[in-house]
Amino acid sequence: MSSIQALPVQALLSFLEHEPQPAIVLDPQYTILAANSAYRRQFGALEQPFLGRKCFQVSHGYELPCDQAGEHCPMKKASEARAPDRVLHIHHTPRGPEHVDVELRPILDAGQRVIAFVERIATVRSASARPSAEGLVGQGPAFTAALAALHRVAPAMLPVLLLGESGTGKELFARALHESSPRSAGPLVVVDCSGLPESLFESELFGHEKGAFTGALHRKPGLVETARGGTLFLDEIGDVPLSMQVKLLRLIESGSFRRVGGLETLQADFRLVAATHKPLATLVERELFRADLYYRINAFPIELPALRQRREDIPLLVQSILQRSGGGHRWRIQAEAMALLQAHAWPGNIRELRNVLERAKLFADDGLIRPAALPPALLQPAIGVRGGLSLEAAPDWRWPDARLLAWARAFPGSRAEMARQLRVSERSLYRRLKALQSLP
Ligand SMILES: Nc1ncnc2c1ncn2[C@@H]1O[C@H](COP(=O)(O)OP(=O)(O)OP(=O)(O)O)[C@@H](O)[C@H]1O
Repeated sequence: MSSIQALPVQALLSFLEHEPQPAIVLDPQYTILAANSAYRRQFGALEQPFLGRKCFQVSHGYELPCDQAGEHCPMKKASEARAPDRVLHIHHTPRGPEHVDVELRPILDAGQRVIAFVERIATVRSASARPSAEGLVGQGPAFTAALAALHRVAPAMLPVLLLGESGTGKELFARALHESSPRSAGPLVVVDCSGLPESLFESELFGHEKGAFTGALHRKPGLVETARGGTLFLDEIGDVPLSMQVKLLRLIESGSFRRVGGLETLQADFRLVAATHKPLATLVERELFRADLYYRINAFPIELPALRQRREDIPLLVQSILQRSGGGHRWRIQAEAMALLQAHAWPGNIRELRNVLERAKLFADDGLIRPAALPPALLQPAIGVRGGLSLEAAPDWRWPDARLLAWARAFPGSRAEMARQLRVSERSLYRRLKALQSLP
């Protein structure tokens, strides 16, 4: 019989008890059978006992297993493959939501049937799922997918390419990647490639010897040398001139370089992280970016979502940004103003959001940010194409309430026209809007 009775749960627990990492034992029906003390310390709450409850209820507050609630469930994969599986999840803890790395190992009986699972949970410290005064914040699916990729690649030496529009947090991601890597005790050296003129590129990157050129009064180490033992972050790598790309390629391929005016070959020791908002593959096709360099740096690309692709994170980002620049104040924001922020298309992404909030604070004398404190562009309907940028997709009945309400308020036409655009009856639209208007 393939049953948990066959497994000495107590023996397993005593094995897990001394592990520093939180761990639980689950049966194949998702029931939590045991938890070690690290788990009880980190995730336990007196008023919410978890033994005998389902893991998806305790960790996520779901009534269904994660894969039926639109998330990846490691149990299904681990039992099919009879091998461990790992996922990044948001865990509900007594402190609030937290990003955790969950590893599930199946336990097999003599007949190779899965009779239980051991789940180990590691808190992911590189991002916060709650408002935070520093670092990366986010908890929507698009953000979590990028974070999961970061978490996978951080322990390796593989070069990482961060792709995303301006202001999506590429530099913050590079920092988080460095800090979660084994090189975190070393330096993170940021090179803004777009700000480096061609004439300076080589000497800034590789350094120079005394007398290498007019004005080179001393030997100067370059950024590659400064990054020894750490991470070299080449921001806007798509802006590196073709003549310099070949030098970068040589550095990456050989792992060595020479200072300008020097004869000695020096060994480099850095992990490469590059970023760009440009479509590198297109630049390669147009022969503006070397294909060989592209393949070198593109070993592990991570797409950072634009803010309009992660609107569900806007309230969390807003609260975090207000905390960051609080200056001792506790800023609050009216629900209607928040709805307008969620409806905007944010071509400048999080940087633009930060600037809008900085401006809004100047108009919020009593500490409460109201719609009137937002720039006029946010108060207008964000429909159609403005300045060549597609600012807003077609309205969608499945939008969250706040977004739909903001859209409806800004809609210039009649209610019948609004219903037509949403492809619902006027009656349904009226009912939903009526319910929403009475919201606080
Ligand atoms: N997930 C995030 N959580 C909190 N703050 C963020 C997040 N992503 C970005 N920011 C903030 O948004 C601003 C822009 O981020 P950053 O400079 O990293 O973007 P970028 O993509 O490197 O921009 P650019 O391409 O223009 O250099 C910064 O103030 C940063 O702190």
